Amino acid sequence: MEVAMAMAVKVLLSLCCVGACGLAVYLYHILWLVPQKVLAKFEDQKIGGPRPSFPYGNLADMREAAAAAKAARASARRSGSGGGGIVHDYRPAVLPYYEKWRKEYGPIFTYSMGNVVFLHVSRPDVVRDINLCVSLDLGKSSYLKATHEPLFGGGILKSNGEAWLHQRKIIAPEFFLDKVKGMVDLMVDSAQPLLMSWEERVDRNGGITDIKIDDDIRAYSADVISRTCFGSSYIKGKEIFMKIRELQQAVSKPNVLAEMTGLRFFPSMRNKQAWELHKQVRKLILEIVKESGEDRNLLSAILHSASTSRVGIAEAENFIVDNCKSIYFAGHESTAVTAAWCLMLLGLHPEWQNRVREEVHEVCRGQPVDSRSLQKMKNLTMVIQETLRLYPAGAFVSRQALQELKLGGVHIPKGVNIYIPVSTMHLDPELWGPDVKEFNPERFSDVRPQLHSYLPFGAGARTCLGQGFAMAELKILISLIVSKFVLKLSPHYQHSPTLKLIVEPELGVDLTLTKVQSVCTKRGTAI
Ligand code: HEM
Repeated sequence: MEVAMAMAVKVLLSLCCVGACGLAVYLYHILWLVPQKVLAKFEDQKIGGPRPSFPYGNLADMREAAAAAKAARASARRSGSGGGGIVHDYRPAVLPYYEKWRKEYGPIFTYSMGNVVFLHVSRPDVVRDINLCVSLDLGKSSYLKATHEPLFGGGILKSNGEAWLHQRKIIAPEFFLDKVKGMVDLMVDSAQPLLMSWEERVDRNGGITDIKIDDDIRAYSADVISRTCFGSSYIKGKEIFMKIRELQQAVSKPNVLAEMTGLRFFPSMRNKQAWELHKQVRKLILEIVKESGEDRNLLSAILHSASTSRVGIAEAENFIVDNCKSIYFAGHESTAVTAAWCLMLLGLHPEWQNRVREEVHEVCRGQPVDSRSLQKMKNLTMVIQETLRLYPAGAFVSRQALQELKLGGVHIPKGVNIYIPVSTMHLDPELWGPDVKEFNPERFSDVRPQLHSYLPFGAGARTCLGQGFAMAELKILISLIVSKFVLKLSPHYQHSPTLKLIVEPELGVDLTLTKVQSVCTKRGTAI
């Protein structure tokens, strides 16, 4: 009996050993050999990059460079560099490793995070081909998909192939120009609480006040997107917005374990927080769905599509919830952050602020802003375009080769993630001229930038479908603000671009406000 037991234990141990060895070989294969094979294919094409190490690739180098950049920023803040020393190039602060590697390896190089291989591309011919490619074989990058799952699920922002095409066809018409024109009054209404509260603060403080503008601007863009998405249920929509912002914070750091292994259900503190928020947001959205009546809004278009597709209830609910969350995130965050950067730049450049104020005055002549007057605001359009060039909210246009592809003469193996650093294209002196790091909206006055040099709204088939909506929303807010207030950058302002899914001012934007007393136009001075 004892002998049999001992034999059984031996067999079991041997099986465990074989299993453990098999697992080790398998892990070594997927974590090291597979990415090495992909990197070798690029090396054959003379495309190199920093040497990865096992098992995290170049992650350690990236963390080290990011920590050094953070320390340098903190020390600059302690020495009080303030508003005067602003350099309009967020790359050294936000993406220091890419800058280092670009200098070493040129405009196209490889690197890896864990077993995920990336191709970093700022070579114009390759970027142009990515822009022109409409094939479903070029999809959205799946890197961070596991980390961001609670925020985006299978919604339009992250999906690929036929599923993405279906969603794009449903959502895109809701943002066509005629629809956007019909939303102008709604956007003007949404700006009123901000304008009234700022006026009240200026009056209360004897005609001049300092304001950290970020929360008020976020509230404006949340109000706009809530009304657009949810019509009369927009108050509940705002509650969703608060939770989505919390969710964004909860998933803003990559979950490396989940990305490398697919183990996204590990109950870590952060995961548990994200799941709980996801559950709450889902409940709120489905409550609105139940309450929604005859309203015509984005939600009703999504609902209609879900109810006419031949899918089960759970799948239809996921479709609704994931797309509401995606539009909510896409629609309010980048617009609010762009408005904050734009007002910072106008505070820094009083000559452009005056030009915009005069233009608004001339175009509107005391009448409320409408879609026709918005179209006539050329200086304001140029200022926003220049803001988006210097401070593009999306740091990358990210893609993945879902099949082997050839772009700009480069063979890209299946599975490789392609990242285009947007600000590197926007700050290329060869494409934009020697004053590339200066705020000069005039550069947009006559020439249209080339396809590959200007990417604030992304590229090609996946380009932002809310860009007309965003431009209208930005123009309305900024024209209303500058027509009422004179803005100056506050002495408290600290330049602090940081990457939290999008590039935002970490310490906010502080402005000093006074009321506009008079406006000098070509026709004379007016109040
Ligand atoms: C200044 C404001 C905005 C900026 C800078 C911006 C930027 C972007 C960028 C960079 C992308 C990715 C494009 C790509 O991968 O090629 C994107 C996608 C998207 N944006 Fe925007 N966006 C803004 C406002 C909005 C608004 C207001 C909405 C809707 C209300 C919106 C809806 C979307 C959607 C649905 C997508 C996904 C498109 C797809 O994958 O098919 N965006 N946006």
